[in-house]
Amino acid sequence: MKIFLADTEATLRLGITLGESLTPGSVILLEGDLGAGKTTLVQGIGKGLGINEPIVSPTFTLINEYTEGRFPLYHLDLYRLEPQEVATLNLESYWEGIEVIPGIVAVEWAERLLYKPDSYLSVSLTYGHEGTRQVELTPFNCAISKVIAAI
Ligand SMILES: Nc1ncnc2c1ncn2[C@@H]1O[C@H](COP(=O)(O)OP(=O)(O)OP(=O)(O)O)[C@@H](O)[C@H]1O
Ligand SMILES: [Mg+2]
Repeated sequence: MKIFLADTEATLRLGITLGESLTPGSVILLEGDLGAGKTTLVQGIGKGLGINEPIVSPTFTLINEYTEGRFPLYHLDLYRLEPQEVATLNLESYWEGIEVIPGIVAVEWAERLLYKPDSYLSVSLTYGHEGTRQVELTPFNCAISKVIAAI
Protein backbone atom coordinates (compact mmCIF):
# COMPACT_ATOMS: atom_id res chain seq x y z
CA MET A 1 0.00 0.00 0.00
CA LYS A 2 1.36 3.44 -1.00
CA ILE A 3 0.70 6.63 0.96
CA PHE A 4 1.56 10.20 -0.02
CA LEU A 5 3.30 12.19 2.72
CA ALA A 6 3.03 15.91 1.94
CA ASP A 7 5.27 17.12 4.76
CA THR A 8 7.11 16.17 7.97
CA GLU A 9 3.84 16.32 9.92
CA ALA A 10 2.30 13.68 7.64
CA THR A 11 5.25 11.36 8.26
CA LEU A 12 4.95 11.92 12.02
CA ARG A 13 1.19 11.28 11.94
CA LEU A 14 1.63 7.97 10.14
CA GLY A 15 4.22 6.98 12.74
CA ILE A 16 1.84 7.89 15.57
CA THR A 17 -0.90 5.72 14.05
CA LEU A 18 1.52 2.82 13.84
CA GLY A 19 2.81 3.38 17.38
CA GLU A 20 -0.75 3.39 18.73
CA SER A 21 -1.72 0.15 17.04
CA LEU A 22 1.37 -2.06 16.91
CA THR A 23 1.74 -4.88 19.39
CA PRO A 24 4.90 -5.93 21.30
CA GLY A 25 7.16 -8.01 19.11
CA SER A 26 6.40 -6.02 15.96
CA VAL A 27 9.36 -5.34 13.70
CA ILE A 28 9.45 -2.38 11.31
CA LEU A 29 12.12 -2.55 8.63
CA LEU A 30 12.72 0.93 7.17
CA GLU A 31 14.36 1.50 3.81
CA GLY A 32 14.91 4.69 1.86
CA ASP A 33 17.63 7.09 0.74
CA LEU A 34 19.48 9.48 3.05
CA GLY A 35 17.01 11.92 4.54
CA ALA A 36 13.94 10.12 3.21
CA GLY A 37 12.18 10.35 6.59
CA LYS A 38 12.98 7.09 8.39
CA THR A 39 13.90 8.70 11.71
CA THR A 40 10.88 11.02 11.48
CA LEU A 41 8.58 8.02 11.17
CA VAL A 42 10.21 6.36 14.19
CA GLN A 43 9.76 9.62 16.15
CA GLY A 44 6.04 9.32 15.40
CA ILE A 45 6.00 5.69 16.52
CA GLY A 46 7.57 6.81 19.80
CA LYS A 47 4.85 9.40 20.31
CA GLY A 48 2.20 6.79 19.57
CA LEU A 49 3.72 4.59 22.26
CA GLY A 50 3.61 7.42 24.77
CA ILE A 51 7.34 8.13 24.81
CA ASN A 52 8.03 11.77 25.66
CA GLU A 53 11.81 11.56 25.51
CA PRO A 54 13.13 12.99 22.22
CA ILE A 55 13.96 10.24 19.75
CA VAL A 56 17.26 10.92 18.04
CA SER A 57 18.95 9.05 15.24
CA PRO A 58 21.07 6.19 16.60
CA THR A 59 23.51 6.42 13.69
CA PHE A 60 26.52 6.54 16.01
CA THR A 61 25.14 4.52 18.91
CA LEU A 62 23.61 1.78 16.69
CA ILE A 63 20.78 1.03 19.11
CA ASN A 64 18.68 3.38 21.26
CA GLU A 65 16.25 1.88 23.75
CA TYR A 66 13.25 3.81 25.05
CA THR A 67 11.39 2.24 27.93
CA GLU A 68 8.96 4.86 29.19
CA GLY A 69 6.11 4.07 26.76
CA ARG A 70 3.39 1.37 26.77
CA PHE A 71 6.17 -1.03 25.85
CA PRO A 72 9.80 -0.58 24.79
CA LEU A 73 10.94 0.89 21.50
CA TYR A 74 14.23 -0.42 20.16
CA HIS A 75 15.51 1.92 17.47
CA LEU A 76 18.37 0.60 15.35
CA ASP A 77 20.32 2.28 12.55
CA LEU A 78 22.58 0.04 10.46
CA TYR A 79 23.87 2.81 8.16
CA ARG A 80 27.49 2.60 9.25
CA LEU A 81 27.69 -1.19 9.15
CA GLU A 82 28.54 -3.71 6.47
CA PRO A 83 26.13 -6.65 6.18
CA GLN A 84 28.84 -8.98 7.52
CA GLU A 85 29.21 -6.83 10.64
CA VAL A 86 25.42 -6.75 11.10
CA ALA A 87 25.36 -10.55 11.11
CA THR A 88 27.65 -10.67 14.16
CA LEU A 89 25.45 -8.43 16.31
CA ASN A 90 22.81 -11.05 17.15
CA LEU A 91 20.01 -8.58 16.48
CA GLU A 92 17.61 -11.54 16.38
CA SER A 93 17.44 -11.37 20.17
CA TYR A 94 15.45 -8.13 19.79
CA TRP A 95 12.65 -9.53 17.68
CA GLU A 96 12.67 -12.94 19.29
CA GLY A 97 12.37 -11.16 22.66
CA ILE A 98 15.22 -13.23 24.08
CA GLU A 99 16.71 -11.53 27.14
CA VAL A 100 14.92 -8.30 26.21
CA ILE A 101 11.42 -7.13 27.10
CA PRO A 102 9.30 -7.54 23.93
CA GLY A 103 8.65 -4.21 22.27
CA ILE A 104 8.65 -2.55 18.87
CA VAL A 105 11.86 -2.94 16.91
CA ALA A 106 12.40 -0.24 14.26
CA VAL A 107 15.42 -0.69 11.98
CA GLU A 108 16.76 2.05 9.70
CA TRP A 109 18.81 0.88 6.69
CA ALA A 110 17.26 -2.56 7.04
CA GLU A 111 18.59 -3.48 3.58
CA ARG A 112 21.86 -4.18 5.45
CA LEU A 113 20.24 -7.14 7.26
CA LEU A 114 21.36 -10.50 5.92
CA TYR A 115 18.63 -12.33 7.83
CA LYS A 116 15.19 -10.82 8.21
CA PRO A 117 12.67 -11.75 10.89
CA ASP A 118 9.89 -14.21 10.06
CA SER A 119 7.31 -11.45 10.22
CA TYR A 120 7.72 -7.72 9.82
CA LEU A 121 6.29 -4.56 8.32
CA SER A 122 8.36 -3.21 5.44
CA VAL A 123 8.36 0.59 5.20
CA SER A 124 9.96 2.01 2.07
CA LEU A 125 10.26 5.81 1.85
CA THR A 126 10.98 7.62 -1.41
CA TYR A 127 11.29 11.24 -2.53
CA GLY A 128 8.40 12.76 -4.47
CA HIS A 129 7.80 16.08 -6.20
CA GLU A 130 8.90 19.30 -4.51
CA GLY A 131 10.38 17.71 -1.40
CA THR A 132 7.38 15.53 -0.58
CA ARG A 133 7.69 11.85 0.26
CA GLN A 134 5.89 8.63 -0.54
CA VAL A 135 5.81 5.55 1.61
CA GLU A 136 5.04 1.99 0.68
CA LEU A 137 3.92 -0.29 3.51
CA THR A 138 4.13 -4.03 2.97
CA PRO A 139 3.30 -6.46 5.76
CA PHE A 140 5.19 -9.74 5.63
CA ASN A 141 3.49 -12.49 7.54
CA CYS A 142 2.09 -10.13 10.19
CA ALA A 143 -1.28 -8.93 11.39
CA ILE A 144 -0.78 -5.23 10.74
CA SER A 145 -2.86 -5.39 7.55
CA LYS A 146 -6.05 -4.23 9.29
CA VAL A 147 -4.34 -1.21 10.79
CA ILE A 148 -2.86 -0.21 7.46
CA ALA A 149 -6.11 -0.72 5.63
CA ALA A 150 -7.75 1.76 8.04
CA ILE A 151 -5.20 4.53 7.38
N1 LIG B 1 6.86 13.82 4.17
C1 LIG B 1 7.88 14.68 4.25
N2 LIG B 1 7.98 15.74 3.42
C2 LIG B 1 9.03 16.60 3.51
N3 LIG B 1 10.04 16.49 4.40
C3 LIG B 1 10.00 15.45 5.25
C4 LIG B 1 8.93 14.50 5.23
N4 LIG B 1 9.16 13.58 6.20
C5 LIG B 1 10.33 13.93 6.79
N5 LIG B 1 10.84 15.05 6.23
C6 LIG B 1 12.10 15.77 6.59
O1 LIG B 1 13.19 15.12 5.99
C7 LIG B 1 14.37 15.35 6.75
C8 LIG B 1 15.12 14.06 6.95
O2 LIG B 1 14.31 13.20 7.74
P1 LIG B 1 14.90 11.99 8.56
O3 LIG B 1 16.05 12.40 9.39
O4 LIG B 1 13.73 11.38 9.24
O5 LIG B 1 15.41 11.05 7.40
P2 LIG B 1 16.19 9.65 7.50
O6 LIG B 1 15.64 8.80 6.43
O7 LIG B 1 16.14 9.13 8.88
O8 LIG B 1 17.67 10.09 7.16
P3 LIG B 1 19.03 9.22 7.35
O9 LIG B 1 19.16 8.41 6.11
O10 LIG B 1 20.07 10.27 7.46
O11 LIG B 1 18.86 8.41 8.59
C9 LIG B 1 13.92 16.01 8.05
O12 LIG B 1 14.22 17.38 8.00
C10 LIG B 1 12.41 15.78 8.06
O13 LIG B 1 11.73 16.82 8.74
MG1 LIG C 1 17.67 8.45 10.17
